[in-house]
Amino acid sequence: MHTSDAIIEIRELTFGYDAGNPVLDSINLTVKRGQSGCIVGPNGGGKSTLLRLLLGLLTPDRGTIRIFGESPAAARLRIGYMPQYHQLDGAFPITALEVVLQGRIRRGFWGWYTAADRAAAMASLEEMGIASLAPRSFAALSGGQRQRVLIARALACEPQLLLLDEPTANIDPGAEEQFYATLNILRRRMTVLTVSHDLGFVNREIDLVICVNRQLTVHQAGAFNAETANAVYHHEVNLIQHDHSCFCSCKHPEECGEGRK
Ligand SMILES: Nc1ncnc2c1ncn2[C@@H]1O[C@H](COP(=O)(O)OP(=O)(O)OP(=O)(O)O)[C@@H](O)[C@H]1O
Repeated sequence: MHTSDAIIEIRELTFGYDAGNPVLDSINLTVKRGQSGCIVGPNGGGKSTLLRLLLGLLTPDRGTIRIFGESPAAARLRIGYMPQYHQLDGAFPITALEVVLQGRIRRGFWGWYTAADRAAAMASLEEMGIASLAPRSFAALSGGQRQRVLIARALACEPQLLLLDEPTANIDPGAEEQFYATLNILRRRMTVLTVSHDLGFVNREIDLVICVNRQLTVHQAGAFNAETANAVYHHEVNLIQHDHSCFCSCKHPEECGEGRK
């Protein structure tokens, strides 16, 4: 049964691209209103597959997904999505505004964008602090600027759930800092799930750490430590946080063996 404060409810979900070879195996996940999460795990662990299932682009072999109490397909217009950077053709001849307008394409869309579509797209660009880039060619923008345009596109549908796949890949440290600040603002008004290889991300005012490696385990961010990470990745990983404190909380990663694992 749908509980009113659950944004995402996954029950006993199994999915594989090939029969008998599950990428995700009997996973369960509940994300409640007001929570945001970081999805971590090794390459090929199933993180992007989980996002595609949430978007309704893939169908579970077994089990159920409910988003806002509905099927992913029914909830699709309430979900903003930013795909991985390498899935995009950066050279495509299109302006930043036109990229953002793609976020307004609705099911059954046919025809021209309305004035409301253009206003919403400009509002998203403004929110990302890049309204002045609207007429510029997307191909001519820097990695950090493109990333902000793509987040603006995900925001243009005025989502209640935002899914970001590797948003900090391919951007410089300055743009990354800006991104974290933006994320903190967004998560006050919507649920944000972010796939990241960057375990430093975990410390960024995230509520849940969702570890995906065929199985799925959920940890409160404060309880996520080197031991938990090693169990998910099946090897020892480096857990230096972005604020240069250490997961053993000694605050001296340069000297501490714990943080350098
Ligand atoms: N379209 C597809 N057809 C067949 N197999 C696929 C397809 N997409 C992904 N896979 C396989 O499913 C598994 C999970 O892939 P997925 O991309 O979900 O992992 P990931 O955790 O997002 O990895 P990464 O961190 O490298 O992006 C991998 O073994 C991958 O090769």
